[in-house]
Amino acid sequence: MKSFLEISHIDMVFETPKGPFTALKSVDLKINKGEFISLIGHSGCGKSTVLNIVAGLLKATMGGVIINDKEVTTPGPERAVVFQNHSLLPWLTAYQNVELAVKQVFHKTKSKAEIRDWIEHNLKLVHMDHAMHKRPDEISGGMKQRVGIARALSMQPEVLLMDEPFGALDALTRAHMQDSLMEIQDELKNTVIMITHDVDEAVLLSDRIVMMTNGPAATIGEIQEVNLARPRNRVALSNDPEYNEIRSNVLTFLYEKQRKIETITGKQSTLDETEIKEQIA
Ligand SMILES: Nc1ncnc2c1ncn2[C@@H]1O[C@H](COP(=O)(O)OP(=O)(O)OP(=O)(O)O)[C@@H](O)[C@H]1O
Repeated sequence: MKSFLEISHIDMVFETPKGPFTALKSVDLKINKGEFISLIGHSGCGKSTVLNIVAGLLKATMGGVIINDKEVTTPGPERAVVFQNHSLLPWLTAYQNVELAVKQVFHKTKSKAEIRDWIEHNLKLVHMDHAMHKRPDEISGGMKQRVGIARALSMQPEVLLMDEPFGALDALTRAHMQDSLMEIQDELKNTVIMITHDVDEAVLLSDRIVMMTNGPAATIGEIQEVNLARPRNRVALSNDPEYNEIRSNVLTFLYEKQRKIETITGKQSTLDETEIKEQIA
């Protein structure tokens, strides 16, 4: 069967003052429509580079990306990107930030009333309808990130690309956002590629976890299927043997097979080897 999104034989070589640097080598991945894929790997392995190539923000040195039989050559509204730090315009309200995106995509096909309803619908999806007339400096980090997601979803993208979307949030807000994202995904069935450094987040949200080897010349090391039933509940899953086995497989890949004693937050590890082994066990 033909896949919806195909990352095909991608190599990425950056020209640097010290000479060419091969960041990615032979990255191949086929993604089905509606699939939720997490990309995980140690800091600097090339996750953002892969995402930026799919977004059309970077051009691969070799190979390419095909979505719905069309090669990606430039960015486009059918591939919305959500970054770690919200990129809202500070002088516009939440509503107006979403409006900009909606008008860009739907100015020819939706009436003024339809545009208003659509903006409100998307802000409601992320539970931000109560604060839609506030500006970014009047709302919390989690709320800003919600608006960023609403803005991305409002473009009705075929593919949602997320680069550590919850990385800057505290643990509780992050858990709320993950639950919201699962609800939204259940309703909209978007195809999602999300970069994360958080193994639990990857297992909770994904259909497949794509694990990358360390660079240079990083590639896909292993792919872990996550066939846990949906809707998923984080509390129930913590005692689920299948959940724990998947989690352990990913940790083993990161800390034993791709050995590099750093936390997956990119900082020097605060765990010693015994603690890492305990996490894996
Ligand atoms: N424009 C560039 N020029 C030169 N080297 C680059 C460029 N962009 C990325 N790199 C290098 O390519 C490698 C992959 O970078 P990338 O940002 O994709 O990694 P990452 O896995 O997303 O990292 P992190 O998890 O820390 O965000 C790194 O070694 C990085 O230094």
